[in-house]
Amino acid sequence: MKLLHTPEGVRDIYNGECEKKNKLQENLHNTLKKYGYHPIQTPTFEFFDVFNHEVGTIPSKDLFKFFDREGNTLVLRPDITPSIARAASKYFMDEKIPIRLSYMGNTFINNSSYQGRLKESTQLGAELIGDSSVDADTEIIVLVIELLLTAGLKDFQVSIGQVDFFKSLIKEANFDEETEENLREYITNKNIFGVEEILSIPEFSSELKEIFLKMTHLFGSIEVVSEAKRLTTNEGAINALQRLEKIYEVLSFYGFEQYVSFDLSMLNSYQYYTGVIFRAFTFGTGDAVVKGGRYDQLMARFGKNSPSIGFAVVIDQLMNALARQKIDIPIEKNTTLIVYTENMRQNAIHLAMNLRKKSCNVELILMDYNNETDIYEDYALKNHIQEILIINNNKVKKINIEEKHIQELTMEDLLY
Ligand SMILES: N[C@@H](Cc1c[nH]c[nH+]1)C(=O)O
Repeated sequence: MKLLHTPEGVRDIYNGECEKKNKLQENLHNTLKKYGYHPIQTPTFEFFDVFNHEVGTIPSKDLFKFFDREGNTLVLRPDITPSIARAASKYFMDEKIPIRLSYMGNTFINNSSYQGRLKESTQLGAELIGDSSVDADTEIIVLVIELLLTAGLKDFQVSIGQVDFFKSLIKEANFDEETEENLREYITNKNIFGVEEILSIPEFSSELKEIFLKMTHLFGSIEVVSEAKRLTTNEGAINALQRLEKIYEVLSFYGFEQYVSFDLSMLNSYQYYTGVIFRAFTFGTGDAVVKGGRYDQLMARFGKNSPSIGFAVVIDQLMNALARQKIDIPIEKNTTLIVYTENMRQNAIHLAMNLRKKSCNVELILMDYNNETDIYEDYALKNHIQEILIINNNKVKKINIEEKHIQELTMEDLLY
């Protein structure tokens, strides 16, 4: 019995769901192509160092680790961005023009099973490497919106935060690492009492106190960015906020500003982020369907000093959301199922090859006399097959599945 089961956190995807997933990925990939992103594939596993603590992706205990024959520690990638950073540093070291890369692949995180989370998930993403401009930030956010629209979503929000805003304030406050971590956690959980407790030191400036306390409320329209600007004189924080205003302005040139909101309390993400970060949310799934941000120092770890930004669409979350919102992923139904008797083999093969040449998909099955026609019809319905041709002694029965229409033909009608 165990033979049929998969381990906790991984699953089989088959039939219509698999066809839809493939189709969705193809559609999204085509949208990335429209923006000039070039595909890249990196290996599913890498040396441990690509994902070590300094890189700032997930903690080491959540990695799937194993050894090669030489005793090196290898890791199933939990995140594709560090792999792209490694590959881009290796292959595009002297490139002067920004590099646009797109990818699709599975990531593996050994999270605790009780959360019911998947340990293997599919991501489709893009990285814009070697461009520190507002234009790059905006293009990446625009791409996220384009992809969600391509998927068929109508109700979604891209929530934008700014790592530099919090970091600049923390620097001014001069907290030790532990206090910073606690404050980060309290703000993320909107635990105002925790924040108050940390700020209860008398020598703390009232301006800093006020902004940290208000941070849990600083999310919503572009107004929250102006509000935050009024609350601080910290130069780094103001620069970070001005960057968000600029992005908002450029977004309006695309006509996409209605899809975004701002969240200055968005703090719990990968450590490699340095500037704007974002997540996209929609109904039907609690987790983000897209995550991403700017990482200006990550590439330097691999030897290429290139400010960069990117995102990943979590395909499985997006599929969940689409299913819950009853948004279909249309798949082409141009497959014909040919069921033939043994004495009609040559004709059936001939017909199948002719149809395939004309770009039809043909599934060829030798008839089993134990099966009634409706067994083939049920199978066709389940597998998005458009029509069945039952070839029996020169007589052909053509069944259109959707219209439930039956036509009697001869072999000559079909072959010539
Ligand atoms: N790799 C990040 C998303 C991302 C891509 N580029 C930048 N960030 C993640 O898995 O969350």
